[in-house]
Amino acid sequence: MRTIGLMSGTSLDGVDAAWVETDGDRIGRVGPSLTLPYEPELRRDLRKLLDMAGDLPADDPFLLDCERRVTERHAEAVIRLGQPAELLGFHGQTILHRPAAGRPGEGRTWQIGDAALLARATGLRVAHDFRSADVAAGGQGAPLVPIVHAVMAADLPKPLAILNLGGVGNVTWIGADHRLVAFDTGPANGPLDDWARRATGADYDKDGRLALAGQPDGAVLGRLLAHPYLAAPPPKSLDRLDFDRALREAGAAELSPADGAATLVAFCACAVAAAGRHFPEPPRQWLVAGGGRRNPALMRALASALAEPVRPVEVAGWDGDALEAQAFGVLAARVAKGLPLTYPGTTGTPEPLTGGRLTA
Ligand SMILES: Nc1ncnc2c1ncn2[C@@H]1O[C@H](COP(=O)(O)OP(=O)(O)OP(=O)(O)O)[C@@H](O)[C@H]1O
Ligand SMILES: CC(=O)N[C@H]1[C@@H]2OC[C@@H](O2)[C@@H](O)[C@@H]1O[C@H](C)C(=O)O
Repeated sequence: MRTIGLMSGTSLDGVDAAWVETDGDRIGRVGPSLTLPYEPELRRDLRKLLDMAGDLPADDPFLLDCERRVTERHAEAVIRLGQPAELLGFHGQTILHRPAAGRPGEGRTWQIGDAALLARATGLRVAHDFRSADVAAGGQGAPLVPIVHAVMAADLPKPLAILNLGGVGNVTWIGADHRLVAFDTGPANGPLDDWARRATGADYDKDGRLALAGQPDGAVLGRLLAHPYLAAPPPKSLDRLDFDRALREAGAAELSPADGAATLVAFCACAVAAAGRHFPEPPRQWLVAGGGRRNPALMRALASALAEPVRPVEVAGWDGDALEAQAFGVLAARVAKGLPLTYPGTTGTPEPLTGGRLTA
């Protein structure tokens, strides 16, 4: 199946689109990919929406307007990519994520995006709504990419850890017997981007310059590292804003711009190290995907926090910017074929679980 995967992550930077040929179990060819940045107004409105989402009715006009604009950007990304395909994998923009572990029917996860509109605008069938069946069954609803990591890493030496540093961090550990253990590690670029925006007005701390000019504050870092999320065993997943209160209470706001950025970088790296303590065995190496691998301050902090080698996924021949979008192409094929998306080791569902929906 020729698919185009579409991912707009928690950092709200835009839409990644990637072409993949796949049967859902294997990847044939990977093709071109692109990132279409959200325009600053949409990014601002989505950031506002994250703060409002908990109290918003589904027919709120501001919400619907954001949803339409998000969908239009996705259609534009598909059209710009200009590759022949049969199926789109449309993740949508997460605005709220509150799973209720082990309590079927109680959790909530919300990705905005109008699949029918995207199907009309592109003339293609769309797989969408990847997370709700898992949350409805009492799973975490995230992360979903681990099964695709496993497909991609079939020939790599194990145990292996694949770390994605987006707005939130998530990791997939793959054992020698192909066992999967996957979960969200903690905040990654999300709080760093918010910090950089307040301190410098920029969308993010480009090349980690601000963080590299500062020193982590031991007291603030110590308070953050005491957060119960880090010690809690997997399965577990996060909302983009889950640590905002902890960051305020830890006194991060009182730090200088550079020390604050350095402290957030150190926290992200130490949260990854804490994640490693939940693995059944240490990995032989960590392969890093997502925008965070472009931040030298973060990569340096990871190298000092982790005992094993840390390398960008490019060493395995993968594209760390396109990986998540490619994964949603593969997941779309899995939806179309009725293959499971989530597993006991990834989202904590009791059984491997299918999910997602298809437009007509
Ligand atoms: N050169 C760079 N220097 C520092 N940080 C960078 C650089 N390039 C990208 N980033 C960071 O990467 C982020 C984008 O990462 P990515 O696209 O992986 O996130 P996402 O897909 O939105 O998130 P998620 O994986 O949580 O869904 C930016 O917001 C920024 O913080
Ligand atoms: C609810 C939600 O959108 N979660 C995202 C987010 O961004 C990173 C991390 O938190 C991960 O759990 C997930 O995304 C990836 C694509 C996943 O599901 O594998």
